[in-house]
Amino acid sequence: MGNFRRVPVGIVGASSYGGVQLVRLLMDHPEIELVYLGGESSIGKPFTSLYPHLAHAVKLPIEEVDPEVIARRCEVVFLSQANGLACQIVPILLEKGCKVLDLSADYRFRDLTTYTTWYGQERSDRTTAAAAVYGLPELYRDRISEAQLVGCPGCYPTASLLALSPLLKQGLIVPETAIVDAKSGASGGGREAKSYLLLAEADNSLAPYSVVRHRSTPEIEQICSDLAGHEVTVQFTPHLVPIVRGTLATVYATLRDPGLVGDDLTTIYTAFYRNSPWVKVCESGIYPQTKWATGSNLCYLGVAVDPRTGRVIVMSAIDNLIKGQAGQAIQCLNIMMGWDETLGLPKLGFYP
Ligand SMILES: NC(=O)C1=CN([C@@H]2O[C@H](COP(=O)(O)OP(=O)(O)OC[C@H]3O[C@@H](n4cnc5c(N)ncnc54)[C@H](OP(=O)(O)O)[C@@H]3O)[C@@H](O)[C@H]2O)C=CC1
Ligand SMILES: CC(=O)N[C@@H](CCC(=O)OP(=O)(O)O)C(=O)O
Repeated sequence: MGNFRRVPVGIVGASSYGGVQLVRLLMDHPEIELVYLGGESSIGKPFTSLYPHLAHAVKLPIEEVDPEVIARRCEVVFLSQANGLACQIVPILLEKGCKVLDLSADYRFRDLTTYTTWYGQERSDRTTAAAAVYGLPELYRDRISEAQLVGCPGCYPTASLLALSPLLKQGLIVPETAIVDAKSGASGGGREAKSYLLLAEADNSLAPYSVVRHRSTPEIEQICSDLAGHEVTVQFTPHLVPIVRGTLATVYATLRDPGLVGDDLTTIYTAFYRNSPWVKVCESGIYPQTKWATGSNLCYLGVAVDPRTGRVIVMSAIDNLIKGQAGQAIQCLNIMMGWDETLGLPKLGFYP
């Protein structure tokens, strides 16, 4: 008992929605101690000057981001910053022996040409990117367990890929027919000021955006191509809905075997996710809503088949800030450290 030591953990980008979500969840994690919070625009201020509701629980200030100093104090570092920043410090953190979980898009792509095409930034850290593991535990649990660097998925790819994986991995659909129609709450856009997220813009409306050019598209396609065994294109359209948290992806695809019915698919999904504690497959005829998942690390999946069209329809609901971001990163850390995958993560949503 006297030898028990918590693992020292730091968060870069602590001011972000991802950062505060990590703080909130890690405060209750039995194996870790939060020792460092880093940022850019609030250096020297108490973290709780940004989030006063946590003043009774978090005493750390926001500190400068110096990877040498962070590595001396932390064994594990979460990065939750705008895209294009992680790659400036990750090579140093890795060289100093830290385990790193990046919530941005910097380490999600094996092929940095794709990253540069969609994110517009040239990169020189090809070797580091090639060593990163994509942080979707339901598909890559074994690789994550041995990784030093995990590139955590975005919220749309998380919801979409959990819906599509059983179909692609078992060759049940024509991959090129996959369509993802997705909706997200405003917190998906982060805490930084953006005019499309103003109440007057987003309230009372349901708005498609980034049509045929959303950055989640190549991320979804990369993993779908892996699962299908050849290059796959996916039609992806996101929508902003006037809620704060939650992502719902509704996926459509043509079945290879038109004789399959909803019950068959539900059985297949239940078997596929039988060892995945954070994925809950609904009974046949039950379809998930975002509020079931909000506040938890769960992904709820509902599956149907339309015999008239021969299409399968899969509905996938997550909390974008938890299973779609901070919670999934902690799930990955649990796996990297050999801890129970569910440690420190919320098992039930806020509803009702
Ligand atoms: N929101 C979501 O649902 C999801 C977000 N993600 C990804 O996670 C990451 C964080 O997202 P989110 O929580 O929404 O972010 P926020 O918009 O809430 O916060 C952005 C963060 O980036 C930092 N930052 C911005 N510009 C700079 C800069 N020039 N130099 C240093 N730091 C900078 C800010 O630091 P400071 O305030 O100290 O200046 C802040 O901590 C992003 O990469 C996002 O794509 C992934 C999945 C879901
Ligand atoms: C409403 C809104 O703006 N949503 C964000 C969701 C992004 C996200 O969750 O993460 P990544 O960008 O890291 O993939 C968007 O569409 O960009």
